[in-house]
Amino acid sequence: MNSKNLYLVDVTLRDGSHAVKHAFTEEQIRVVARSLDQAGVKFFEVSHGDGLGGSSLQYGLSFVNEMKLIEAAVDECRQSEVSVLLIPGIGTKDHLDEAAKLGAKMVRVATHVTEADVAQQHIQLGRELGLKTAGFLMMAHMAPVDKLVQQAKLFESYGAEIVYIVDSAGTLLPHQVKDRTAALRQVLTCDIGFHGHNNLSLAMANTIEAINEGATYVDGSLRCLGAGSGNTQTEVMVAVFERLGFLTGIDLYPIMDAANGVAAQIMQRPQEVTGTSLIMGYSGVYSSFLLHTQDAAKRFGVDERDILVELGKRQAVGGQEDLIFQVAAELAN
Ligand SMILES: CC[C@H](O)CC(=O)C(=O)O
Ligand SMILES: [Mn+2]
Repeated sequence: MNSKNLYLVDVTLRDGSHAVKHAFTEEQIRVVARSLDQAGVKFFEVSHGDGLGGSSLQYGLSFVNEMKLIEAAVDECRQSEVSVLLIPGIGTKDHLDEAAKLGAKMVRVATHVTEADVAQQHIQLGRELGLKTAGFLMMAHMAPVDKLVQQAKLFESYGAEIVYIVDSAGTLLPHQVKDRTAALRQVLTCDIGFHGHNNLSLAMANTIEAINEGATYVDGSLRCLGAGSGNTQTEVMVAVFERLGFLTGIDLYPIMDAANGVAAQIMQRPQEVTGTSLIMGYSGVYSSFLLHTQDAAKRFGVDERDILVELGKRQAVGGQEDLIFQVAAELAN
């Protein structure tokens, strides 16, 4: 068996923010952070679900200011390092500066898959601040492989040390992840990452495809606490990776305890493939639209699935949360 060193970045305290409508408390952040640190997770992410500066009427107001949450998470770390997500236009360079001052050590600068060029100054700032700096290509299914490659090269040219393929809609099939990762591996010298969502129950299979084609950074969340059906399940990844001979430095029983004893307590509902999240994967809709869609369906008395199918047809992208309500209103009429 070939052993391979992998970095598992846990996103429970950032992607999971979508699943709890951005209502994390400081105490919740502290207990989860402590348990991730004790289990040996090298990096975990903390910020509003939509990244730094995401707290707004459009995306959902945070219950507690994310800078306070980042500070609390850093305070709990003995061996782990805190990452933050930054979507240019939602978050600013000032937000990143502040997060770095509070002790964040990694930034993932996220753009729509065709828009890496808006991130140059943010990637450069990440490097200047001495942060581990990554480019995060969201909604990766919406670009053909050659376009994805071109955008990944842009990120690398700006100084990104990792480029992520992000399956925001949980819609990519294993052969598509394989082709995309292999294409990036051929042209990039930096590391490659994969971030999956489980809307079609494929997050684990897709993650393994990505690793087999050369990805070394993979994302997960405890008990799948993330947008839509959630992410690849962190504690399950640790178990599967051990059996595959991939090394993460994370201990199995402590990470299982973090999931079942700690994260499970802060979940508002089970993370499953429901009718709604399945349609997100099927239609290629942003996982973070889940709760907004449920609210819109209730308000306008229409089927959540119809809204999602229509959003998929219109190729809605992150930042277009208002379109969810517009579509629901049109369907109601
Ligand atoms: C809205 C930002 C988004 O949650 C980032 C991410 O994790 C993804 O695109 O999957
Ligand atoms: Mn995500």
